[in-house]
Amino acid sequence: MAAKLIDGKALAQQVRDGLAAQAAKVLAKTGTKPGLATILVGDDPASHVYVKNKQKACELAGIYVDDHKLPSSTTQAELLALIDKKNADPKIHGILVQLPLPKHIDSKVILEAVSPDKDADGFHPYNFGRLVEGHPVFEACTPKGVIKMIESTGVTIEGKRAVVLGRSNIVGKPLALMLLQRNATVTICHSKTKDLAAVCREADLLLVAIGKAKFVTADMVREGAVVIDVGTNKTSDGKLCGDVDFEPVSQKAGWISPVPGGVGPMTIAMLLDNTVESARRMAGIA
Ligand SMILES: NC(=O)C1=CN([C@@H]2O[C@H](COP(=O)(O)OP(=O)(O)OC[C@H]3O[C@@H](n4cnc5c(N)ncnc54)[C@H](OP(=O)(O)O)[C@@H]3O)[C@@H](O)[C@H]2O)C=CC1
Ligand SMILES: Nc1nc(=O)c2c([nH]1)NC[C@@H]1CN(c3ccc(C(=O)N[C@@H](CCC(=O)O)C(=O)O)cc3)C=[N+]21
Repeated sequence: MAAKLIDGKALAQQVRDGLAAQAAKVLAKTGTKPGLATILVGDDPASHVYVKNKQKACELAGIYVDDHKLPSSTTQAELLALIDKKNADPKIHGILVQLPLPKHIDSKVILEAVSPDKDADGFHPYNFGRLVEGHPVFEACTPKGVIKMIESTGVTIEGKRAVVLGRSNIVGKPLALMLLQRNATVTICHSKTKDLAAVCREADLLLVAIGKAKFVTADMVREGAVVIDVGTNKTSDGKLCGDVDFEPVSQKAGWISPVPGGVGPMTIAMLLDNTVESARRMAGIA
């Protein structure tokens, strides 16, 4: 039986429509739109595309974008000075520092410099800690989007076996914590995991974020499982491809998300969601 498709693009559109209404409320109450500062250092072409997509989505939802494109020669001190300015700017409710940063800049120092109150990416250790102890404020956008995608299927998370492939601080680890918070039984796999295929076959929910094209094959998937593909890999012919071997796996899974058109658009929608949420908090809108 062919799996049902989790259409991240359509779901993201729904989320963004709802946010436009919320953003309008903020504007009506405070006289200013929710504001997102976007900071991009260097000339990585993929990063420029991502940031442009984020900015376009913001504008459509009625979010003010404060755009900063800095040369790759920018020093860490200069970047920190800009972040301090945005931390203090009342028109700004969210700050996005696009990753990766140039090698001479320590991204840990930079992410910690962003005010936890404006951390729309959810990358600050304070916000990570809030997630660990079960009272999240800003949740990281990609895992938050994955949770919304699971919820959109109507499959309950509570009591299910969830297997997360990948343990990065921006995807795998926070995603595992969000699933745990929702009472799934969670296993986290990584490059040292033994019998990975057997662990994956146990999964009712299989969430894949490793960055290896078509790594997850049909023999690793339980019949009827929900499979969400976070991976974005470039194939030799320049196409975008996920970590899941889509065609064969979709014959076995119950639900599956595509790449492109899956987690990517939801990540952007969640950045907007966090920005609007932050503006509402600061404006005292319930
Ligand atoms: N669509 C979106 O919005 C986003 C997509 N992405 C994509 O998601 C993917 C993962 O990103 P990110 O989390 O940043 O990646 P990282 O490279 O930071 O982490 C990859 C993780 O996968 C694990 N891993 C690598 N190879 C294997 C293997 N053969 N078997 C089991 N585990 C393995 C690594 O294990 P170990 O820790 O042992 O090294 C590591 O934990 C990438 O393709 C990235 O482009 C990321 C962010 C947002
Ligand atoms: N501070 C920071 N926050 C991030 O959230 C962040 C980051 N840095 N650095 C890079 C990763 C990657 N990422 C993506 C966002 C959207 C798509 C996306 O919308 N992709 C489209 C396709 C786009 C295309 O065609 O290239 C899709 O999957 O349909 C992909 C990847 C956010 N990231």
